[in-house]
Parts: sequence; C-alpha cells; structure tokens
Amino acid sequence: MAGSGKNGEERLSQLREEIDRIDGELLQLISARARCAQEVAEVKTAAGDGSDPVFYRPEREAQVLRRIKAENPGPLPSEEMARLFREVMSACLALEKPMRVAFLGPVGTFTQAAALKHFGHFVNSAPMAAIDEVFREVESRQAHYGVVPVENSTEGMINHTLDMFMTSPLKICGEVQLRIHHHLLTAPDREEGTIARIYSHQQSFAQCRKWLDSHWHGVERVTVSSNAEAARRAREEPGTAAIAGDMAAELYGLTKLAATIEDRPDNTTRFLIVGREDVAPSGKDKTSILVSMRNKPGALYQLLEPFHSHAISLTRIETRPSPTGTWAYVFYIDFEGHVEDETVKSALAQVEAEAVEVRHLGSYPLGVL
Ligand SMILES: C=C(O[C@@H]1C=C(C(=O)O)C=C[C@H]1O)C(=O)O
Repeated sequence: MAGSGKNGEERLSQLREEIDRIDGELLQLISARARCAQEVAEVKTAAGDGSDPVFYRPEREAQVLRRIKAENPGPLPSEEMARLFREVMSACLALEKPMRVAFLGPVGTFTQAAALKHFGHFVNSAPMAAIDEVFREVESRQAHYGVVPVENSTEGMINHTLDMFMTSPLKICGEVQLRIHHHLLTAPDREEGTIARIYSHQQSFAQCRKWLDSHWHGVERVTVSSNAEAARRAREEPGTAAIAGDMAAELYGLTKLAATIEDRPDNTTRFLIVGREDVAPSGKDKTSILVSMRNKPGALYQLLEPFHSHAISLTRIETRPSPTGTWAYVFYIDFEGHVEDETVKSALAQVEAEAVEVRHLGSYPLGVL
C-alpha cells in the first residue's frame, strides 16, 4: 500500500526534503520581491513633491492579481492563489508604512472582513461607529482609505452610504464582494431550549427571515447596531443567541447552534473602498456617477440614451430623493469603463449637457478577489 512501510517512509522523507528546498527558494524570491517593492517606494518618494507620497496603487494591484489568476497552473484554485499573493503584496506595501484603513465597526463585522480581503492583513484596520465617521476619518486624513457596505444581494442598497456621496468629496477607489454566511451563535455553555431572545443587525435578520420564521417562530428578535454587538450581547446575557458571521463568532468565542442560515445561498454584500485620490485605468474598470436631472418628461430617457448609443453597459441605476427639493431626484449610476476612456468621455459629455449636475464619484478596478 502506498504510504506505508519502508518505501513509504523513504518517499515521505524525500518529499519533505523537496518541500524544504522549495520553501528556501520561496523565501529568497519573496524577499527579492519585497526589495523591489521597497525600491518602487523610493522612486515614488523621489518623484513626489515632498508631501505624503502615495505608495498604494489600486489599479496596479488589480493587474497583478488578475495575472496571477490567469496564469495559475494549479492545483491550487485561482481564488486561493490570488489570496496568497494578496497577502504577499500587502506585506510588501506595509514595509514602507502600514496603511490605516477605517471601516464600519465594531471589530468583527463583515465590513472588517471585506477590508482585510481587499487590502490583505498587513494594514491597520480602524473600527468606526457609523458610516459617516468612516467618511470623516478619510476626509480628515486620519485614515488612508475607508470601507463601507453599499449593497446586499438579498436586501438591496444601503442608502446611507449612497447619500454620503451627495456631500462628501471622497472618491470611490475600489469595490470588494463578500459572500455573507450567517450562523445562530451562543455562548458555549448554553442549552438550545433556554434561548428566549435573538440579537442581530436589521440586515442580517432580513437575510435570515424565512429560516427564523420556520425554526425560531415566536422567539423575540432584538435589532442592534451590528452583528458584532449582537455577538457580544449573546456572550454576556444568559438566555440569548446572536445571528452573526465567523469573525464575530471567533472574536467572542461563541459556538454555532446552526450554521449558514441565510435564506439565499448566494447572499453577497458589495463594499466600496473610498479614498482621496483618483485611480488610473487598470484595463477592466467601472465608473460611478451621481446625476441630478430636471424633473421633466423624458428625463430618464435622456439620461440613459447616451450610454445606449455608446454601447456602455450599465451595471446599476438607483434613484434617491434629492436633498435640495421635494420630488426632485438624483440617480446613482454604475457603468463599465473608465472616465479616461474616449467612449466614456463622449457619453458623459452628452449626459452633462442635459443634467443639472453630474458628479464623478470615481473610476476603479472591477473587484478581483
Ligand atoms: C510596487 C508598487 O507599489 C505597491 C505595491 C505593489 C506590489 O507589491 O506589487 C503593487 C502596487 C502598489 O500598491 C507599484 O506601484 O508597482
């Protein structure tokens, strides 16, 4: 039988020697890569104007990760290979100065998981109590970037985030999607029969509504400000449970009464990365704009026609009430392409001719991870 007996032992020790040799090479190669990244930072500093130079380049990172996925020979899945390289780049970048990334907290939220997925684990992630605080932290230069949720595949748009762009000067620099798995969690010593109250965030309750109705009908549901807060309470209060994700479960040492209880198996949340700089084209980009139109017949048609005639694919259009007047509206539009593309420029010029105001919220790489 393979793997047993003297031959198996010999083969194992050969393979371990081979792994040691490869690890030695990897060590040298990763170090060589890190020295290159360090030198890139020196060049950027020398070319800059003396003010805080920007080392992080979202479009370049997207290109590196896309290439890794395209050229991955296996057997590791491309997603996993990209995640490994994500961490290598994150460590290389942190050599210069670890970035500070503000996210919608507290610690243990899905937004923190999204921030670490996008930037890797070598950034300093800073929890904020509310979406507007994330924006303020970046606007006031206390953080390099911010991460906020913008839409969920089950529950729709997060209007608070959209509305921030009406007043904030920040740019969208990236997007990241996260599969959201919810669990019913309790402190390890609790009995299932003693649970009289379930805590969670309103979005998570909505994403697990059917499951809760059929399994925990009649048990009190209490909405709190985040999943992590729900987990904290479940840890402390006897007779309670929480709906939250893996990060919060781990953080508060909770056990799963039931795993992956979301009603839809493809439950996904999309997050935006906000920052102060424009992002150069990466080759596969998306653009977000905010348009306010005059309230007249055909306004929506006039807004959409230029995208159609330039064969630009719209990925989303949302309507929000305008802050300036009753029954006036602003449209949030996401479309494929970068604002530096000629077709995009031409379509936007046409929209601008008809609109009261068009604001470019950012062009950024399509999420890779
Ligand atoms: C090395 C660079 O700087 C940073 C580090 C990168 C990397 O490690 O590959 C990529 C982009 C930047 O965030 C660069 O601009 O090429």
